[in-house]
Amino acid sequence: MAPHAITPRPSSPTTLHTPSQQPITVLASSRAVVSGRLTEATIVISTSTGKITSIFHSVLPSTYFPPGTPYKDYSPLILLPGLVDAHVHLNEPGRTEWEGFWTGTRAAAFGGVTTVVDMPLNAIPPTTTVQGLKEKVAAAQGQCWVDVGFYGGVVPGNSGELKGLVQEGVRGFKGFLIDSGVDEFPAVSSSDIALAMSELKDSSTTLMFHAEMIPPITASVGDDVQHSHPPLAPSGPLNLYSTFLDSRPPSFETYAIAEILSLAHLAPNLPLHIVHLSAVEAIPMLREARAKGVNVTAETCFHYLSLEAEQVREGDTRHKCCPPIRERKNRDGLWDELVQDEGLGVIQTVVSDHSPCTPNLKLLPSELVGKKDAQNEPEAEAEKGDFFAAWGGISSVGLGLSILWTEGTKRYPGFSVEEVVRWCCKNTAKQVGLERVKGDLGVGFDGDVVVFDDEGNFVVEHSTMLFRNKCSPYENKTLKGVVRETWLRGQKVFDRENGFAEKMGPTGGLLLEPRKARA
Ligand SMILES: NC(=O)NC(NC(N)=O)C(=O)[O-]
Ligand SMILES: [Zn+2]
Ligand SMILES: [Zn+2]
Repeated sequence: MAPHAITPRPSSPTTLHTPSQQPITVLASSRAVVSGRLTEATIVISTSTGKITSIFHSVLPSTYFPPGTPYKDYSPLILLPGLVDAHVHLNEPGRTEWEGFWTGTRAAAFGGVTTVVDMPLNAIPPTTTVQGLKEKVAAAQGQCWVDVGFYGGVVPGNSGELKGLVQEGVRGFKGFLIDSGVDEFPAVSSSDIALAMSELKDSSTTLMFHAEMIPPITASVGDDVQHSHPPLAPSGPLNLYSTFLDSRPPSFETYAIAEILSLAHLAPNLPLHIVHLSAVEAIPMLREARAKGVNVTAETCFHYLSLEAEQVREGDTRHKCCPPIRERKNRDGLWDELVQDEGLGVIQTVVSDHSPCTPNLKLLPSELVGKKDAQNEPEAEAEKGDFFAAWGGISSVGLGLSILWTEGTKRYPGFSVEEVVRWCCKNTAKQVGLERVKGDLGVGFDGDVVVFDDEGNFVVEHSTMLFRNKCSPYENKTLKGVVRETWLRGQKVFDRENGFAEKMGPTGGLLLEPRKARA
């Protein structure tokens, strides 16, 4: 059977023999996810441009290509597009001891993530001004093992910076409707949101929200409603996860989302996005809004799909994040929404929300601290295991592919890696305006390829957590699915056997080309 070439347009046939002056590298397998479908494939990447130049729907022999062409048939391992993790906190400059570009992007490459998009807070300065973005970019230069994009922040008083940030190439914006945890990134009010929407209404960008908000009924003082405790305050022992969970109920999320949706008419063409959706209670209102034509999507995170409140041990603050990990039933509901056909669901993307800190800020009790971390034990004995005092954020960049594969295959017989590609590659790329270059194996796309062993297993331990601080709720868990190799724009940057391409050094690019006009 003649090999069938996939070309961008049927009218432009792919030349089967790439001219020898164009250096190429060839990756083939009996299983590859191409244009969202599992198929046999031979992928040809130009090593000068880093782009995929042709794809054949069969495994061609090496003899098909000019002598000396680098070629490998990986069958039966699966070739996937590199993951695009659209929610990562790389806290450099300013809090590099929490996470930096070098360590964060190596952890990403280890797990098949070839693009990360950096959140606008936790570095100092935050990315709320063009100057702040410039400092981020300067700090990132020469340090990135995968490609890195940047979000801008929406905070009170910075509406005059937003268009400038769009021009400088931010992939989108995030604002908080509740305290962010860091002083330099205050929450916005409804009028700040309205201002941001009117500034950005015609820009090619995405406006995203940390959608938790204290409903006014519980915030008001002196009304008829009796409240046993003020919002966010603990109503029980501080080291019980249930106390923390009770302090951030689903109504915080539904209230915030209702507020955002009530303002959506101010920017009808601007894509809106809810980051790290946890509460299933918010799904119906988002569904209804979408049915009415509101351009809103949501993401959820690996942790909401794999961890559950009932299992969090006393004092195990590694599980603290905001919004919180909820009960098993909630987790099941998120999966139900996610697996809807053809991306019809409200939740279209899954991201890490990798938001680390130094282990001392997690206030982990000594019995939960690994021996190797003993030197990082917190000084404040009394605060150990306090879910309210501990930093909120979960470390998992680079573990997501294996987490979803482990969970998905446990839940659904016949669970396909195509689904993971939809949520973590194609749709995340679209969310940040990279759908023409990232998130798919196709002609003209960047040659970002993951060699995935879907049968392998590994234990999450110090040697497999490459982020800076080895403190994660996944520690000691066994995950199914191992990334054997990660390729970035036609070059192998990571290999599970031999490690990183240290001689070549970091080749990640900074994705600062402004987003193209919306279709
Ligand atoms: N300051 C933070 O990093 N916050 C993050 N923390 C979480 N998710 O617990 C977030 O994205 O909101
Ligand atoms: Zn957030
Ligand atoms: Zn975050």
